[in-house]
Amino acid sequence: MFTRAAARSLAAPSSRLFSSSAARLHKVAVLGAGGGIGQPLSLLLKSDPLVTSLSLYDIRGAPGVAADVSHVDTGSEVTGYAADQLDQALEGVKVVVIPAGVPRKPGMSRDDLFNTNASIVRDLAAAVARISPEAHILVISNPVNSTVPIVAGTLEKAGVFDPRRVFGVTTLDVVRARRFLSEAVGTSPKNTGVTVVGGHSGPTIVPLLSQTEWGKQVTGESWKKLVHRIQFGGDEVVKAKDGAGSATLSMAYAGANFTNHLLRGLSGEKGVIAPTFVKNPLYADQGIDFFSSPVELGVNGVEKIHPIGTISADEQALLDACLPELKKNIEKGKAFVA
Ligand SMILES: NC(=O)c1ccc[n+]([C@@H]2O[C@H](COP(=O)([O-])OP(=O)(O)OC[C@H]3O[C@@H](n4cnc5c(N)ncnc54)[C@H](O)[C@@H]3O)[C@@H](O)[C@H]2O)c1
Ligand SMILES: O=C(O)C[C@H](O)C(=O)O
Repeated sequence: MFTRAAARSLAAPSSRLFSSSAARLHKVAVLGAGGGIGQPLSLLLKSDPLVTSLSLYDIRGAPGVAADVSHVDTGSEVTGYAADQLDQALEGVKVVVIPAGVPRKPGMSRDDLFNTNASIVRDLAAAVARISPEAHILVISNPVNSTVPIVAGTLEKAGVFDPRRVFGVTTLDVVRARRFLSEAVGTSPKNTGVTVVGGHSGPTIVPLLSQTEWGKQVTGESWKKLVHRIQFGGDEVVKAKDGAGSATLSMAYAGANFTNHLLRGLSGEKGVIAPTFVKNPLYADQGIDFFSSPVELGVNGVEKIHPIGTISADEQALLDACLPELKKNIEKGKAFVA
C-alpha cells in the first residue's frame, strides 16, 4: 500500500532534492523541452542534484531553453538539441521524459488528442529504442491511458520492451488529490497522503480517500464533489486558460517530482513508492494490463507493484466505472501500434 511516509515524500520533492543519495550519473532527456510543460520541467530538473546531465530536445526552441536553464548554478550540464538532432539528444541517457505533443482546448477530451499525439509519441519511442534502449521512459503526453501502451508496443516491436522501464506519469492526480483534500479538511498537503489509482482521464482517475484518516472525514455530497474535482481538475485548468492550453506549471512540478522518485530508486534508495501507470498484473485477467497503482521504484525501475488495498463500496463503484473506459483507451493505443 501507499504508506504515509511515501505519501509525505511525494509531496516534498524540494526537501529531497538537496539531500542526494548515491552518487550515480543520471543523464535525463526531456523531449518536448520547448513547450509549456517542457520549459519549467527542465528548470526543475536542473535543480535536482540527482540529475547530472540534462539533454533538452524539441522540434522548436530547445537550444534557447537549454542556454537559459544552463545558467542556473547547479552542477548538471545542459545541452539543447534542434529538430534534426534527436539521435544525439538520446545518446547515453538513463531517463527520458516525454511531454511532447498538443494540449487540450476547452470542449476537448484527452482522447481527442490521440490523432496528433499517438504518432509523435510512437516516433520518439522508436528513437529511444534505437539509441538508448535501456532508458527509462516517463510519458506525460496525453492521452496517457493510450500513449503508454503505444510506447510499450513500439519498444516491443523493436525487441527492447522491459515493463520495469515504462511509466505513465499520473503524479498530477495525486498532487491535486492531496491539495484538494487538505483544503477540504484543513490540513497541510504535506501530511495529507492520498493514493490515486486507475488511469489519467476523468472517470479513470480513482482516488482512494477512505484509506486515510483525513479522507474518511469527507462523506456524502462533500465526498462526491471532492472526487469530481480530483477527476476533472485538468478541465478546471483548461477552462481557465481559455484556449491557451492545459496544466503546465503544476504538471512540471508533478513531472519533476516523479522523476526525482525514480532517480532515488535507481540510486539504490529503498522504500521509494509512488503511484504510476505501468504494465500491471492487477486487472490483467480482465484484459486491462496497464494500470496505475502504488509502485516501489528500485535500481531497475519498477521493483514491486503493490495491490490497491481495502477500498469502500463507493470507491469500488468508481473502480467499476474506470475499468471499461481504461480498457477501451488501452486497446486503442495497442491497435495503433499493431
Ligand atoms: N500526464 C499529465 O498529467 C499531463 C498534464 C498536463 C499536460 N499533459 C499533456 O502534455 C502534453 C504537452 O503539453 P504542453 O502544455 O507542454 O503543450 P505545448 O504545446 O506547450 O508543448 C508541447 C511541445 O511539444 C513539442 N513537440 C511537438 N512534436 C514534437 C516532437 N515530435 N518531438 C519533440 N517535441 C515535439 C512542441 O514543439 C512543443 O514545444 C499534452 O499532450 C498535454 O495534454 C499531460
Ligand atoms: O487536462 C489536461 O488535458 C492536461 C492534464 O492531463 C491534466 O490533468 O491537467
